[in-house]
Amino acid sequence: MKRTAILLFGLLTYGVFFATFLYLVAFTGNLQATGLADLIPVLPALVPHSVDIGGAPTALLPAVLINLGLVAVFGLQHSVMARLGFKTWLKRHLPASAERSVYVLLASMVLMLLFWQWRPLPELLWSASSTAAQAFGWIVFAGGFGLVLLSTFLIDHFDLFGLRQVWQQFTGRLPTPHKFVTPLIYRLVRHPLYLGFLLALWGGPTMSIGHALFAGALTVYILIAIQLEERDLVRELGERYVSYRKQVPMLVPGLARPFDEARDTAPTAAADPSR
Ligand SMILES: C[S@@+](CC[C@H](N)C(=O)[O-])C[C@H]1O[C@@H](n2cnc3c(N)ncnc32)[C@H](O)[C@@H]1O
Repeated sequence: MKRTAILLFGLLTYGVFFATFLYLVAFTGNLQATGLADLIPVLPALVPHSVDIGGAPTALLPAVLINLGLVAVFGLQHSVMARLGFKTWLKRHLPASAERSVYVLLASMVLMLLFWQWRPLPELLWSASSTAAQAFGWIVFAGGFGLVLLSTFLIDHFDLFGLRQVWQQFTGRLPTPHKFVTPLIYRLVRHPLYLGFLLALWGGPTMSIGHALFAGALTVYILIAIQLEERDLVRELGERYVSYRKQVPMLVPGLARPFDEARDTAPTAAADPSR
């Protein structure tokens, strides 16, 4: 009974995450106001609030403070709950197999709060005028979100969103640790998933004051999150991660020779035993 409940919780959480991710795409791109709404007529009803549309009209200063507060809550939830010490503490109070799902559920709820309470500041800072420039903006936006999704599959989509853990407990298998891997784009940059978010946040054909605030605050959060994540990875993987960090750029692919783990590091256990 308990095993089934944990599995159902993990599946439900994954569904909530996926819906929230799709909403984030629509929210960031104001998709309900684009030609996509002709293809999907329910889109405006499904996405009542986006970064520039639908939130409560608010004066500039309170709007900025509320919006920054919402991003700060998101950043705090992500950063505190992702730390090794917090995860270990949580596993003492909850079934260990549900720990990642709890993280994913809370992260989705914090994002929903942001979608709901976001105050649009729709005055435009820039807008692509030519069709080619608009298309370029959309390609960066869509490519960014595509890169986010691809990166989750490259490092282990089902582990990142808790499904692997709840499935293993349901089938009575011993939990296997999350593996550190460096496939494809992880040989060009260390943080392709975050790079994807940056492209999606700053892409698109227009940029309003509110959108720039959203993108700017999340950019700051991502840069902080990278520092915290790398500190944990160095602690967990030691020389293996230090060597990787020396040779692979953080976010901007460089001209350095591609990373070859077999050549560049001594073989070490590739595990995060806490996950
Ligand atoms: C939201 S993901 C972001 C991953 C990476 N920072 C990126 O931008 O592609 C965060 C989780 O991925 C893990 N992680 C980071 N790099 C990894 C890698 N190369 N292989 C496996 N897991 C990784 C971190 O330990 C953390 O639990």
